[in-house]
Amino acid sequence: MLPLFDLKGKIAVVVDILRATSCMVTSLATGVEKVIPVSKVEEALAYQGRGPLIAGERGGAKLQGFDLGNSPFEHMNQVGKAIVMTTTNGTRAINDAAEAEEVIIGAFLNLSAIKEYLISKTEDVVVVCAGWKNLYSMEDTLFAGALVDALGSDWEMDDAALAASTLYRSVEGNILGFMQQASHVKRLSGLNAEKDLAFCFEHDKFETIPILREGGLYAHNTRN
Ligand SMILES: O=C(O)[C@H](CS(=O)(=O)O)OP(=O)(O)O
Repeated sequence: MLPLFDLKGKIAVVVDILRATSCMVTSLATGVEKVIPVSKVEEALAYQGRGPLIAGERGGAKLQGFDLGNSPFEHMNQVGKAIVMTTTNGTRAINDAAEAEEVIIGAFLNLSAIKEYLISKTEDVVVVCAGWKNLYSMEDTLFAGALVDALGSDWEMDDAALAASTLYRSVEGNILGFMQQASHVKRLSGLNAEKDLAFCFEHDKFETIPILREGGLYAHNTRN
């Protein structure tokens, strides 16, 4: 759907809760200097041996020869490093959104920081849910609903925003329990990702907002 939608002049909040954007928020909040999101494995491999760490997954598993996979714990405290990252859905969604006035990266981990940032702006906002292989994903929709809820009733919502907010409100007391039925959680089972799941649904652990500038994501801290 995104290719039909005009993002020019808008702020795109790209979200891939499991797990790409949760990794990016974590890495930039804990000392990484920049994250370069690339869509293809070959693009990431082109950086091998040139300084940055290369990170990513296909089918949820770390790629052969890569330094890091797609667990936020691997991306934590890589102080001063640059990370080139490719994932099935998240990094592609970021690059697909590049024509927006501004691209920022959302996760439950920085939800309130994203809210504060958007309140300080005048542009229309599009939450770009990375989904899974162009299909709907529950966790990204829940983030969209949580953000819509946090922004409050002064904002004009489209049907998707209204539906996301209604879903979020119906499960907000038991998101992890609800997510046990979701396809991404089933896909990740067997990959030792239980710890990642719990972490990716923690709210407001960080105040860092990754912002896309000239092909790289850099940390913007809301209190700076
Ligand atoms: O590693 C992840 O959680 C997923 C893997 S898959 O798309 O479910 O195979 O990648 P992401 O691009 O972070 O959604």
